Amino acid sequence: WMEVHLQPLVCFLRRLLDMIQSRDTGDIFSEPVDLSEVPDYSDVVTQPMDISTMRTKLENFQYSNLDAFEKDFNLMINNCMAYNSRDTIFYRAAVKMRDQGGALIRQARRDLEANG
Ligand SMILES: CCOC(=O)c1ccc2c(c1)NC(=O)[C@@H](C)N2
Repeated sequence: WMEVHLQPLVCFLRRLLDMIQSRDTGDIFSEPVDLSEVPDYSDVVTQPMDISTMRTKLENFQYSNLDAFEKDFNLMINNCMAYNSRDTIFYRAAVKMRDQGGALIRQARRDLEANG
């Protein structure tokens, strides 16, 4: 039952995540932060999130609506802005992704409203 009813949402979110990923030109959000490369990351970030994890969650029907998807997107952005200081490439990439990805999510919500 869930697969049938959530499959359209899965397709919709898959396309949205593809568009969000295309904005990650530095490819810094695509995979989990490597904790062996960034040993103190877990001191600051208690719930890591990245695009590949969001993709796995959506394929496993773990997002029942756009709000749940947006919650993980915001977690990913906020983690980056918490760990990296303002004058870093990472922080500035998070600001850009917050703005550009946020606009894509806002348009997606309008599309869902229109299509029901
Ligand atoms: C090979 C080492 O990679 C990194 O240090 C690194 C690689 C990717 C990262 C990151 C760090 N920090 C971040 O906040 C998230 C957004 N992305």
